[in-house]
Amino acid sequence: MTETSDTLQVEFRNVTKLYGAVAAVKELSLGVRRGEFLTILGPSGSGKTTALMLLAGFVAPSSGDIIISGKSVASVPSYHRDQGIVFQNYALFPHLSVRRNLEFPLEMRGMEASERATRVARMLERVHLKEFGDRMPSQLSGGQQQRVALARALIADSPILLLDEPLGALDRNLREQMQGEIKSLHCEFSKTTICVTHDQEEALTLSDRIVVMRAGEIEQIDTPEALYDRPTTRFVASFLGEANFLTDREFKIESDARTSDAMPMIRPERIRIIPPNGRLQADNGEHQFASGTIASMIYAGPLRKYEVRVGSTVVIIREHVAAGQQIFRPGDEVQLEWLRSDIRFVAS
Ligand SMILES: Nc1ncnc2c1ncn2[C@@H]1O[C@H](COP(=O)(O)OP(=O)(O)OP(=O)(O)O)[C@@H](O)[C@H]1O
Repeated sequence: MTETSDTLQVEFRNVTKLYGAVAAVKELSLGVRRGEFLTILGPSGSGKTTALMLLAGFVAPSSGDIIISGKSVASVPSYHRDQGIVFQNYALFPHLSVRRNLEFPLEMRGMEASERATRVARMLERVHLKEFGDRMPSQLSGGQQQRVALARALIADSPILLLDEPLGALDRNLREQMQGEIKSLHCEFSKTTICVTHDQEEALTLSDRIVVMRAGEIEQIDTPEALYDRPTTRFVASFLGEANFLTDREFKIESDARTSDAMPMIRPERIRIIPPNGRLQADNGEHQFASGTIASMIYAGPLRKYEVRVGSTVVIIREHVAAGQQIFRPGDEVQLEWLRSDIRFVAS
């Protein structure tokens, strides 16, 4: 699809935000498609929050422009940008009941009481909080508060939803459950959603596309599958999932696809461990091999993680636990085998 102002709901055009000498965001150019779920992912200090705050209108760009629905919003204050916002710490009004929290944005728009009541009742039902309308936020669990925050952002029916670490305050199980909930709300309401997180699993699960940021700039932007399978830089390969970099000292990986500064990389689940007397695939050029010694084995429910020493390199391997599978112990001599086509070359 070609990107035009018709298909793009949000555009950053060469946006820079300086704090003194620090460029929190540098020459950022990015288009977000209508209805898309786009996640900005990156380590602490990479400029994710600044990008979202620029979009929300809470901070102003030092240079460049931000276009929403085809119009520059440079001079539009945050309260006039038609966006629903959900923060990590929920930001519910503590002195208002759940029902009043949801009514608030509708009241601001001048909607009359009976229509407000109908919409709030419908939304409470949708987020499974029908019985909680009269409770105060402090009487709800973290997950319930976050559902109210999502409901409040959705009820105003703004075309754009901004999520700032929306699940950061929740424990692991609840986070997974809420990821499902956000996904289904996104399918149902089709809001253009821009989400900031440093949680790679959340980004992979929720997003149509992910922007990986590094030091205020975009390192790579792509679908979750493409980013994981074809990272273009060492930074992206190690930030999103685990990566083995195969140094020339221990591994001779040649390929036509290799440029001078490229580093061969393989994901841990693409390597197979074979006992010394086990059968390797015939060497028809499709497979590559290395000999090593098991350094450690960690059992983690459905997966087993091995560290295998090959010369001075430690190779990480993840195997799905299966019935009848051979288990290797530290000190075991093993062979490693992988498909040549599973090697990726990334810029170092
Ligand atoms: N108000 C501010 N004043 C000065 N420097 C700031 C301000 N806000 C952000 N910065 C700096 O800008 C850079 C980017 O910060 P930002 O908060 O956008 O990063 P982030 O990727 O969201 O990090 P985190 O995951 O820790 O929230 C950092 O170096 C930060 O110290």
